[in-house]
Amino acid sequence: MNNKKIAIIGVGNMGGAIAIGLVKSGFVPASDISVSDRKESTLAKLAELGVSTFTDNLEAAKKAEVVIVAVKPYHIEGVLKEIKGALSAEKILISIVSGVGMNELAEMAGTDIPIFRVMPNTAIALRESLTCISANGNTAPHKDFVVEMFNNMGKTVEIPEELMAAATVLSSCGIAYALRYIRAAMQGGIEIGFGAEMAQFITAQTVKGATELLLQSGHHPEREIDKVTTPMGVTITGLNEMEHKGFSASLIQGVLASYKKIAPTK
Ligand SMILES: NC(=O)C1=CN([C@@H]2O[C@H](COP(=O)(O)OP(=O)(O)OC[C@H]3O[C@@H](n4cnc5c(N)ncnc54)[C@H](O)[C@@H]3O)[C@@H](O)[C@H]2O)C=CC1
Ligand SMILES: O=C(O)[C@@H]1CCC=N1
Repeated sequence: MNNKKIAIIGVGNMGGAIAIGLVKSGFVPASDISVSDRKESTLAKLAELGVSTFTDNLEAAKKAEVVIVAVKPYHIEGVLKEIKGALSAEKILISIVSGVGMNELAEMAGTDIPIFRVMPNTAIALRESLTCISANGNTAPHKDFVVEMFNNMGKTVEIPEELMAAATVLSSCGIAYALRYIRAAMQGGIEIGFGAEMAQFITAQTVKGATELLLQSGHHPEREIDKVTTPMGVTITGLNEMEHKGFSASLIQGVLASYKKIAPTK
């Protein structure tokens, strides 16, 4: 176990998922985690994990050597102003806020503060996140710690900050895109005879199997698809119909539309 104390400021969907993932991982004891939020009802749910809860962000940040900010982009400026007094060159600031760059964060928090931008997805609650990490110039002594912390909650990839917007789309939004595929396949499954619950189980486990085929082999998806598509068979008929209706094109365009929304304008 590590001996650094961790604070999470803003524990909604993402901050809450990190708190749950951290506690499950045992990376730090729950008693070394402080969480703050302006909503008491949100804090009450997380208190059941054994973490300390605060409505005062500064108090929570003061308790920790590692401060994770997980508020909406339009709240980050106010929150950093509040907790600035608890930050220092010896502490670590981690922002999971999408679309707020390292320079802006340094301007708000202080240029001497070690800052990491980290982009997880909601599967972090189950310790199955894909988390992208980038760091500013002050972070060298802390990098191993931060990478290890997020490796305890899934897999990590270190990326240059320029790729953070793309990482947000592919990993963080990606969870929602994948779930939408599952929902659509389920709806088809119901039309051909399954109840919703069975259709969901069959589809979700099938997607899990598909991802494992790629993760364990490193194969390109088409190599695994070739093993399924019997000549003149059922699969290729369905796949070609999906493509006629724009399946791949709509996914690519969706990824690009999300990216356009978040990418810094050049
Ligand atoms: N939801 C997701 O899948 C992902 C979200 N993110 C980023 O994480 C951040 C948070 O997103 P969500 O968790 O989805 O939003 P959310 O709205 O679920 O959570 C934000 C939390 O911050 C609290 N809050 C607002 N103002 C506050 C303040 N002044 N002090 C303390 N707490 C305050 C809210 O009560 C809420 O519980 C955003 O910047 C988002 O871009 C990043 C990756 C994935
Ligand atoms: O949809 C959003 O803007 C945020 C960023 C990534 C996931 N949720």
